[in-house]
Amino acid sequence: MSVSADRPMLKVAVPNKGSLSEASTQMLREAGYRQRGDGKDLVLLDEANHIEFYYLRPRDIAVYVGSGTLDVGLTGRDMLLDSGAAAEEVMALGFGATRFHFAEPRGDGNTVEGLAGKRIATSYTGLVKRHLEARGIEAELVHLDGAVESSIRLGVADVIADVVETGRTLRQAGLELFGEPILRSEAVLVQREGHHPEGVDQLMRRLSGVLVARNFVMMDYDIAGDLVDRAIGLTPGLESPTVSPLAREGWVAVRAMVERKVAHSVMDDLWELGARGVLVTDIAACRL
Ligand SMILES: Nc1ncnc2c1ncn2[C@@H]1O[C@H](COP(=O)(O)OP(=O)(O)OP(=O)(O)O)[C@@H](O)[C@H]1O
Ligand SMILES: O=P(O)(O)OC[C@H]1O[C@H](OP(=O)(O)OP(=O)(O)O)[C@H](O)[C@@H]1O
Ligand SMILES: [Mg+2]
Repeated sequence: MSVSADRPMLKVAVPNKGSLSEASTQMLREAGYRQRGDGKDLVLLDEANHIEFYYLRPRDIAVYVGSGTLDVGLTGRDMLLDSGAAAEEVMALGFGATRFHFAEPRGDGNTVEGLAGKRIATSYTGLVKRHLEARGIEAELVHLDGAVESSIRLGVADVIADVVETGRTLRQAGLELFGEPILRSEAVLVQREGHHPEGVDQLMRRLSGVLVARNFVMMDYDIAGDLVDRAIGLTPGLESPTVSPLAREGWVAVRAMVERKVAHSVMDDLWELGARGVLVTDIAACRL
């Protein structure tokens, strides 16, 4: 029996719809957990891993976790901060990246200071309110559920504050950003403030393993012994590369983890240096 069976079942909130939903279940699957097969299921028990998944609206997840009903949850950093719930971010999950921005009709030339007295439409009233308060700006907030980009044309607001990913929706609505981003968001794991329930560390290790497997590759190559120090300079690995002797006199084999996005340029540099048999393989899973 698994050692985890000694602790209470971990209760985890997962987005049931929207932009973060599919990527969240995908990441949990890659971390070795069971996930619902039917998009209508509300709860899924993964008995083997001693964990229970609750599929909830992403906006509500920080509220459940903050109240202590559920142990941890996956949600957006912007939603966590907007909720004002007593929950805190414990880990960034590397997907669902967006910026949260003010926007206005193209050419209006607003500044954040110039927002005083303006009507600002948003679905993230808590976030915007705190941002304005911190700058001593008094404006009127108009809370809308979605499709905020239409609110200016329809006459209920002068400015909007909304999530921007590609910027396509803004452009289509004839709007442009102004000021610095209010927030840079991505999917995060949240826990109740100051409460780190048993079992969360294991979940975090598994999720970190997925991030590493996604962002790194394993690189193997052979190189003459007198060049190995320079080669290792190109592939320092996460801790230290493995260097093993080869049957070929004076040569060694090196194995190191390399960031996926630079793998090809590192292979070019290794080749130039004299390395041969340079191989790259995916990492399926890991614990570091
Ligand atoms: N292209 C995107 N559009 C909107 N939100 C995105 C996008 N990519 C990532 N996100 C993130 O997803 C979360 C918003 O999720 P979702 O779209 O489900 O919320 P919502 O718009 O309030 O819900 P719904 O549209 O279902 O009413 C935020 O954390 C946001 O930063
Ligand atoms: O910068 P983009 O790539 O265009 O993405 C951002 C847009 O997507 C989201 O809307 P969503 O589809 O969730 O609709 P909603 O406004 O009704 O929530 C968000 O509210 C923006 O409108
Ligand atoms: Mg939406």
